[in-house]
Amino acid sequence: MHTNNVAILGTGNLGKSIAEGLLSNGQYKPENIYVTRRNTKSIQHLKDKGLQVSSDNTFAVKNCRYIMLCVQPAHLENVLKEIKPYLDPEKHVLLSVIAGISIDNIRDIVGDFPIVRSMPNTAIAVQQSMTCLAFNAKAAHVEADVKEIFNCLGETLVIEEELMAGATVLCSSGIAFNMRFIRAVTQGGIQLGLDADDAQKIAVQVSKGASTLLTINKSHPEQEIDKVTTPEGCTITGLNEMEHQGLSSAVIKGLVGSYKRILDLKEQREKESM
Ligand SMILES: NC(=O)C1=CN([C@@H]2O[C@H](COP(=O)(O)OP(=O)(O)OC[C@H]3O[C@@H](n4cnc5c(N)ncnc54)[C@H](OP(=O)(O)O)[C@@H]3O)[C@@H](O)[C@H]2O)C=CC1
Ligand SMILES: O=C(O)[C@@H]1CCC=N1
Repeated sequence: MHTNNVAILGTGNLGKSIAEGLLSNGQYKPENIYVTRRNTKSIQHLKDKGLQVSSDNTFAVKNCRYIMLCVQPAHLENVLKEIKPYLDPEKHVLLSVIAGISIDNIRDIVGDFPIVRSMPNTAIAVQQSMTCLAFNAKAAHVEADVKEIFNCLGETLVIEEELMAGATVLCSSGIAFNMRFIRAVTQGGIQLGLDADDAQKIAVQVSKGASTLLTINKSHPEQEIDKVTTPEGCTITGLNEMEHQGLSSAVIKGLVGSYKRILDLKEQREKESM
């Protein structure tokens, strides 16, 4: 076995994004990435690129060190039970991206094992993920190696596991929230007379510019806003109107709603398994 081979068990939306990210940044050769799902037809393009494509999770586990669990929560138990006989805590590291499933939930099925919870987003496909990571004690020795994998795919932040639900909302759902803001700006731009492609091009580049200003200047958003808002000008007029309509409040309420949904789903799953 290549010491660092990666298995992606459940190559759907996120799993595919991770595979594409690992492949295109060159840190992995295609043959060192094992991807699985039951119906492999829709990941045929990954086979064409040289990845090891299979519907056999145990084959992937036998050949890899890092086992990424990328299935929906409802499928996790079956997958873990299937691969358990082939798992060796001296050889393997389990990395779960599954929202609302704790390290303890996984340990309850596989026993004491190096387990990492990782919360990336679909921008991992283009090496621009924000990935939050939490390690159990058994995985402490792989922290540097795991961070290195994800650092090549964007930014990483190690957090306490109890913050993972909040991090899921900000990191992972956050891509969708940002997309909707960009879409809304595009729609507004069309109403102001720009054609759809031009409006989207402007909206995307402005978002990138705003993020880059905060990253490079290490500034607070309000400092950057003050540089744009000419007294009595159009920016403050638009900004205040957005706030009168509840922009910040809507975003915060959306984040809290999303967070509560993670906790509700977790509670529901726990009740069902009792
Ligand atoms: N999408 C996102 O942006 C993010 C998702 N997550 C988490 O990632 C996980 C996956 O999400 P997402 O990619 O959106 O979901 P998808 O449904 O797109 O992907 C899950 C995949 O798992 C496969 N699968 C199901 N059962 C098995 C099995 N027994 N063996 C192997 N593969 C199996 C399914 O394919 P098939 O039916 O062919 O087997 C499916 O393609 C979820 O737990 C979610 O919480 C976390 C952060 C972000
Ligand atoms: O919406 C969801 O439940 C999953 C987890 C985070 C992103 N997608």
